[in-house]
Amino acid sequence: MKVMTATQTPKPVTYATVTWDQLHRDARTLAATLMEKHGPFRGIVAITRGGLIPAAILGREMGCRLIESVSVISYAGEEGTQHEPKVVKAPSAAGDGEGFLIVDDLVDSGITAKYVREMLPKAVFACLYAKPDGKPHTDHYVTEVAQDTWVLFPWDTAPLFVPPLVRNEKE
Ligand SMILES: O=P(O)(O)OC[C@H]1O[C@H](OP(=O)(O)OP(=O)(O)O)[C@H](O)[C@@H]1O
Ligand SMILES: Nc1nc2[nH]cnc2c(=O)[nH]1
Ligand SMILES: [Mg+2]
Repeated sequence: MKVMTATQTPKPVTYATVTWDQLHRDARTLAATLMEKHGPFRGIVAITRGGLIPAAILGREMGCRLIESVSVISYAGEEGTQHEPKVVKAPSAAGDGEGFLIVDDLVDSGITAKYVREMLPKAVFACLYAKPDGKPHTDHYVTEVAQDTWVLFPWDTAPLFVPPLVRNEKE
């Protein structure tokens, strides 16, 4: 018999599309807040893969060139199907997190953030978007998103041809 180990979380009912421009603006806003509140960081730990591009933008804005990564797999297959997190690459260069900033694109349930924070207890955690369940697990975020909304990042989408309204009316 096949055993289901995944936790079925309720499927999001709406989508929020984030463009490259918006993501870049939000990352710069986050960088300004982090510079004001924390001063320089020794390094950044990007949670792959979603945290990689935000980490690159933050590193550029904050003049930080030491970028470490941690790879945690907690979602698989369909949207909303979550498994026990599995570390496939540890953030060895970051020690206990002292002087480091952990960066992700978003916190949803907060499971990934909680897991990584336990690995790097002295680090500051920041992300661009936060859903209510994930908010307690991040020190900083830019925009709150409803729990039932699925965020579509620029790397999740592509521009498509949309037929003009008049063509639909004729049919
Ligand atoms: O708060 P949580 O419920 O744990 O969800 C948030 C995590 O989920 C997404 O990553 P995902 O595991 O889909 O992998 P990816 O970054 O490689 O796309 C996102 O980039 C966060 O890392
Ligand atoms: N792209 C994307 N990945 C996620 N992982 C957990 N929540 C989300 C979300 O809203 N959007
Ligand atoms: Mg991720």
